[in-house]
Amino acid sequence: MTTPAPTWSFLGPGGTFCESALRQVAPRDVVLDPCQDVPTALDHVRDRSAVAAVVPIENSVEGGVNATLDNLVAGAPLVIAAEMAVPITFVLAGRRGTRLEDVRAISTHPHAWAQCRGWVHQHLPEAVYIEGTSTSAPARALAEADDAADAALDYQAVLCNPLAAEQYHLNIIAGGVADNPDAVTRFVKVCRPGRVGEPTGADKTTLLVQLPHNRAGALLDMLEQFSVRGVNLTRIESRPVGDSLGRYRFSIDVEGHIREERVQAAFIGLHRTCPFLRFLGSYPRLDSLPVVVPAGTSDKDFVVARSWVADVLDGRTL
Ligand SMILES: O=C(O)C(=O)Cc1ccccc1
Repeated sequence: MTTPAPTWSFLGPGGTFCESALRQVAPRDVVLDPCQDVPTALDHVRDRSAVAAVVPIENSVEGGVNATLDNLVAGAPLVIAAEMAVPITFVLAGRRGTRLEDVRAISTHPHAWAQCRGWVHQHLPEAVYIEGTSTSAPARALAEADDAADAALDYQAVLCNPLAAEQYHLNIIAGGVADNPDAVTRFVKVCRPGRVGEPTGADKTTLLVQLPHNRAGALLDMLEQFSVRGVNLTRIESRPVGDSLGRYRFSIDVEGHIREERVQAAFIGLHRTCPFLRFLGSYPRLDSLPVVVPAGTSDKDFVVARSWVADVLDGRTL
């Protein structure tokens, strides 16, 4: 009996940067499940119609992707199983015959707009922005608009992945569009939680934590849970809890794996002292750089220290 090909959801339609990220890690026979937004892609993993979702989480220009960070707090827990980086450059594309000077409005994903604003300001200072659900959704709509419907579309060009322009047979009006040519977006593969795998020595762990309300030093106390155990943070972002002003959760990436003692000790400390804690996965970091473990915080140091305590308890040590 052959096992059915796995279904992976992602921010669609075809031709998004999300799809480029998915292609880096998905099996060749993957069944694609393009979704209209990030919450839907994640819900398809929760309701088991997909085994994994690939969604953007962090952008080198715009920072965290709120649609992803906020969804991972709500609903049934999911965990990150892998991270991928996609270098992002855009093309300005339109229907055949559209020239730069014809463009009065441009549609794309808000993160794409944020990365091209400067270019548009310089080359099309009068052009207005129409928000799109992804970079390829407006590209597909533009391609599908027939001449009669064309008038109904309120934009003449899109900023999209060169792959989307090709897929939807759009003409490239300008290539290599980006305010920062080195911009990179980090995408993650998200799955339902299962038994946590083994560390590779070059891992990252993502978590969400909420601080005790209205307590002086609460942020410092939370950060100390990491610093005293030699756990390095690579990202920390605050997101409003939503129920009242002034309440925040922190979305954090740290170096290391939850199977490592010093990371576990930090989690135990957070669990003891914070009202909300969610583990969002330990996974190999994309640069494969081995984590530097400060002296006194290796697994061996913890084991030796624990056996010393056991000796004390048994009366073997003075
Ligand atoms: O819309 C896309 O193509 C996405 O994958 C989301 C996105 C948009 C802009 C920059 C990076 C990712």
